[in-house]
Amino acid sequence: MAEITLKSLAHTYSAAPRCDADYAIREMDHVWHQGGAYALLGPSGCGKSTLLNIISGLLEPSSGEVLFDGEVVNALPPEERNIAQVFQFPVIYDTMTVYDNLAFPLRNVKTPEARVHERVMEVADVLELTAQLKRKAKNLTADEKQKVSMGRGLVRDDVSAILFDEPLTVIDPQLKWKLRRKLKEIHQRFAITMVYVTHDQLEASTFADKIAVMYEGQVVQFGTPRELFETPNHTFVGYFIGSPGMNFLDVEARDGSVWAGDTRLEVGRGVHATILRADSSNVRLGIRPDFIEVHDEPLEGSMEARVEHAQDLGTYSIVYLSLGGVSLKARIEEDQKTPLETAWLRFPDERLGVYVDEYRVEIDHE
Ligand SMILES: Nc1ncnc2c1ncn2[C@@H]1O[C@H](COP(=O)(O)OP(=O)(O)OP(=O)(O)O)[C@@H](O)[C@H]1O
Repeated sequence: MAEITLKSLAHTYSAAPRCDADYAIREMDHVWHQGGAYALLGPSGCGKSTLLNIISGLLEPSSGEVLFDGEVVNALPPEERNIAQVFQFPVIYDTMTVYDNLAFPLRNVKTPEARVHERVMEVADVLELTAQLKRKAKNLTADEKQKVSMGRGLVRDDVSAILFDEPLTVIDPQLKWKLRRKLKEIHQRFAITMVYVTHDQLEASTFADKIAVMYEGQVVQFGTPRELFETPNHTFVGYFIGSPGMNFLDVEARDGSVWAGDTRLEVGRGVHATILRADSSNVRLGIRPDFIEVHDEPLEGSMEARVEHAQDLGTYSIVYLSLGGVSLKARIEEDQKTPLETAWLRFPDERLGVYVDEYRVEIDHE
């Protein structure tokens, strides 16, 4: 078991890096605490696999340190790090039985056979592989093979951490959900640090207590699924989490008001003051579609918008709006009336975020 600390870590695949964009991992610090269930979430190419491979020792970082329980492990090869890694595609021995595949990591470290049996049976039970134990791995379905691969990661109880690199990619969608629940159950039962890489927000939030969102080689936010949803620290987190993502409006403060282009916005004094003091031309106002108030009549502090169209998604609708030419999306629950042509919008102050150079800033509450 271990706490994994990444200190001033950076990695580039380029022999002569010239700028930030040449780094797969831009300099970062991060701590994965012992026993946590974490997800590493981000789009393709943001550096997730690179980071996992650095932790497991498959890749040596260009600079910085990896520490397990405070000890620098940069020089330790993967086999001495006690890390189990489960990859996107199953890594199993086709000619061996399922039992021998699961037993392999234990026999490799000379575990007594009675203990091997105990652990194999326990892991097979959790993964519902007991009926397949005597079968040769090559005769299994893709799903079953990946379950064996996961079982090989879980079977040792002395590992510092288990790293999952998009382990459910090859799994049938119906089974995916079930396996994610299983992993969660396993995490609770064995209390091992788990880092689960995915580009799917649903997968991340059903598995993890805390999610690290990666973007362009950096962890831009590390928080609970709720924190990422309610207070995204970075515009990318706003876009990436939630469906649809957060609305962002380019804004400026002039003539005593806040404007998005030529549209005057109704916002509170704190938001206005925050935008006024922002020392940048890149200032955005963020609000989730879920938090925009949509009314079918004018109310105090509301802004008139045109309804472009609405998408009925069963229990709710997404309404596409134009607020003086600025496009917005709002979510309307099924028990609420969807305005047909004109809507009056309100942005509740406590739901607004001000983003300067893509990062959220504190709102001045005078
Ligand atoms: N062996 C390599 N040599 C050169 N560049 C690489 C290598 N592996 C990854 N990269 C580059 O490093 C960046 C990060 O890649 P990485 O595979 O870590 O991202 P990822 O988030 O895991 O993506 P995916 O979800 O597609 O696996 C990308 O720009 C990728 O092209």
